[in-house]
Amino acid sequence: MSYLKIENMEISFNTPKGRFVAVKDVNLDIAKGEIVSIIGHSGCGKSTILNAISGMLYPAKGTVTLAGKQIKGPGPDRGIVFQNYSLLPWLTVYENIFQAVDAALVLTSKAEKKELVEKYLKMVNLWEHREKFPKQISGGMKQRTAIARAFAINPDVLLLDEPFGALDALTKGSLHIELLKMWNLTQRSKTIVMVTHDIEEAVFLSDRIVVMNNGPAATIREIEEVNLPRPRNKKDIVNMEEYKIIRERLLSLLMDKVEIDEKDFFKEKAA
Ligand SMILES: Nc1ncnc2c1ncn2[C@@H]1O[C@H](COP(=O)(O)OP(=O)(O)OP(=O)(O)O)[C@@H](O)[C@H]1O
Repeated sequence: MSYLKIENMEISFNTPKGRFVAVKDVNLDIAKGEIVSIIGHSGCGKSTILNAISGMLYPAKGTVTLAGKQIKGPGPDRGIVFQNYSLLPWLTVYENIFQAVDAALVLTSKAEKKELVEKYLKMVNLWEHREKFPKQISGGMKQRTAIARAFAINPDVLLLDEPFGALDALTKGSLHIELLKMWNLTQRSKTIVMVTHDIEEAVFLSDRIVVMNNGPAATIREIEEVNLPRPRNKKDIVNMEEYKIIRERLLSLLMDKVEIDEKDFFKEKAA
């Protein structure tokens, strides 16, 4: 354990109404090579935690350390993939990946960089589409490009902020498989932290799932271990008892809020 460690972290923002504490008392210990999802209601601070790991946000209290070193800003040891693809529109699919590899891997030769780009483009089935610009490809293909780019620069930690959120279920399913394939090819050495709203996605991909409670001053409510065997096959795992138990548990943790809203609704109606 203790590869990526968040200790007593608090993050707050200055707002016109004063200081707003988004997350508080966050403690999380992630092992190297682990896949951890963060799940919770909208606005509970999932992206805030991810941004603190990426180094784009700095905690007001507490620390985030990676391999024993405190994170003080962004670095090439951490790659991030957002929901909105973040591809450069004036570059082709190939160039989007090459440019990132070129900037990140300064000591690698040009021929090796080209090899890397080719390898990852083929892995996500985009080699045939390498000359296209982002506006000429589908959402799923854009996200494939973004994920291939993140892996190609070979970061130790991959941060995924709702990477599949905008995709249809079938495209999402194939991207899950591609993500796990790339993770397997690195001998499962890459640590992946993913923010998602999708319970099934979290269970299928993760070793552990961090459930947040609601903000302000949100914190970790519970951490679920996912003891499903790998490699995972969606068709098989949905029938496993362990899968059903975790899914039910997550549903009940996340649906509390809806039940309270319902009670309020009936109370208001009766009054
Ligand atoms: N720069 C900022 N200034 C002020 N408040 C912020 C800022 N960034 C985030 N917040 C607030 O912090 C809280 C947590 O935001 P965050 O984006 O981390 O939530 P989230 O769980 O990722 O939400 P979602 O699931 O909707 O993407 C929210 O109440 C949000 O409004």
